[in-house]
Amino acid sequence: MPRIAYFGPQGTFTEQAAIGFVHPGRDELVPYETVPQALAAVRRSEVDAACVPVENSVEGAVPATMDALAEGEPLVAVAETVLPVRFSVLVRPGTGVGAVRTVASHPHALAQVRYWLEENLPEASVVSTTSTAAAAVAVQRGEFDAAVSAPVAVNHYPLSEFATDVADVADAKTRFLYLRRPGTLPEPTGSDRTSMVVTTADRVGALSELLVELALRGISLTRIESRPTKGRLGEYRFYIDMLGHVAEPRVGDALAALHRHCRQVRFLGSYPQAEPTVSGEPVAASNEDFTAAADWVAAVRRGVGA
Ligand SMILES: O=C(O)C(=O)Cc1ccccc1
Repeated sequence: MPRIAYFGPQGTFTEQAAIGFVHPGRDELVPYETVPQALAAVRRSEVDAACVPVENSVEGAVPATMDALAEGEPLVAVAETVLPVRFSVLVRPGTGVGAVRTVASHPHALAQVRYWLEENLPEASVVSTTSTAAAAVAVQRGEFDAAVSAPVAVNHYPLSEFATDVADVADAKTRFLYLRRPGTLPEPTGSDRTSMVVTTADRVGALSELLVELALRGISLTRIESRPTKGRLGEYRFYIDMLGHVAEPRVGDALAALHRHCRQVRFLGSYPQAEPTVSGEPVAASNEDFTAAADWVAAVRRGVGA
């Protein structure tokens, strides 16, 4: 029976995402307390795949996922999914507003309900937990008074809904990856994404070389993000998502060029896009565009523009 790790415990958003990847009745879902633990379980073949969050439309990247994918034995994404994210605030039954002195959750969840907390629980202190569901477990144990959780968490833990449909940003979304040990790649579908992590050479223009290689081949970037290598101060890795599949000539050609230019390139997978990417804006290159841009720079130099 295939075993699928997810960032748990039961009742996380990631479990919801993982359910979408598994075959009911065939696959077994196995919770792990942290993202690195879920990925380590795939690396040591304790499970066949793992589902982890990778980025959020409000809070950005999930650093634990980025670091764990850049280091250790390589893993590759074979699928992604995007889920809308709204929260329930869960308490022990009978807890009134005045009794909520501590609110716990995953840092990404707390960041997405900051204004709601200021409005509704201004006196409560905020505490980070490993996941939204870990916060629910801690509330059940009496360690904190309220948990900012995924709506499904109320089905797993004996808690009450203090508030539902909580979100500072109404249509926030989180993207999750489904990762395996390297093996057969998913077939190209015509609407794919390729992910990689790249350490550029230490020379002037290294990042622009990388971007030019993609632009010259008409490849659209959907994400570029940097994280320190944890080595020298100022040394960064770039996490790059682009449209296309490594089986396509222009994408394969671009990856080969990056392999030549960059100090290190790690392929993180080519997989079908969960949602089609809205196509970009035209290049602003009319004479009016140049004049308006020059006027703006002149205003900045005079100290009256920004
Ligand atoms: O803690 C969870 O439930 C997760 O799956 C991570 C997360 C946290 C906040 C928004 C989306 C995913």
